[in-house]
Amino acid sequence: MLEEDELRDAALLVFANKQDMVGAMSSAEVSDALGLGTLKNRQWSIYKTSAVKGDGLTEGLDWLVNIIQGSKQ
Ligand SMILES: Nc1nc2c(ncn2[C@@H]2O[C@H](COP(=O)(O)OP(=O)(O)OP(=O)(O)O)[C@@H](O)[C@H]2O)c(=O)[nH]1
Repeated sequence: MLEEDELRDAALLVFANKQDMVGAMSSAEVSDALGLGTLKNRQWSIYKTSAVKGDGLTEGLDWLVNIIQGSKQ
């Protein structure tokens, strides 16, 4: 999907969700599973989140807002 022309310059924010659950994957495990280390010319980041507790969501969205604002300058 990231190969689509319209997404060529898109930043990628990954929420590694359900971190409140035992056995949740680490950021490194998620990155490996998605092959993020192989991405070239793309800004990406992983945030560990718990949607039910609200943890990490704001931080991740703040990262994305900063990226978008930076790309408009
Ligand atoms: N413990 C926990 N449960 C969550 C979290 N986020 C979502 N869930 C629960 O996971 C279930 C599936 O949520 P959906 O929003 O339907 O997500 P989905 O992508 O369709 O399904 P999943 O792949 O299971 O996440 C629901 O019961 C949610 O309440 C979380 O951060 N922690």
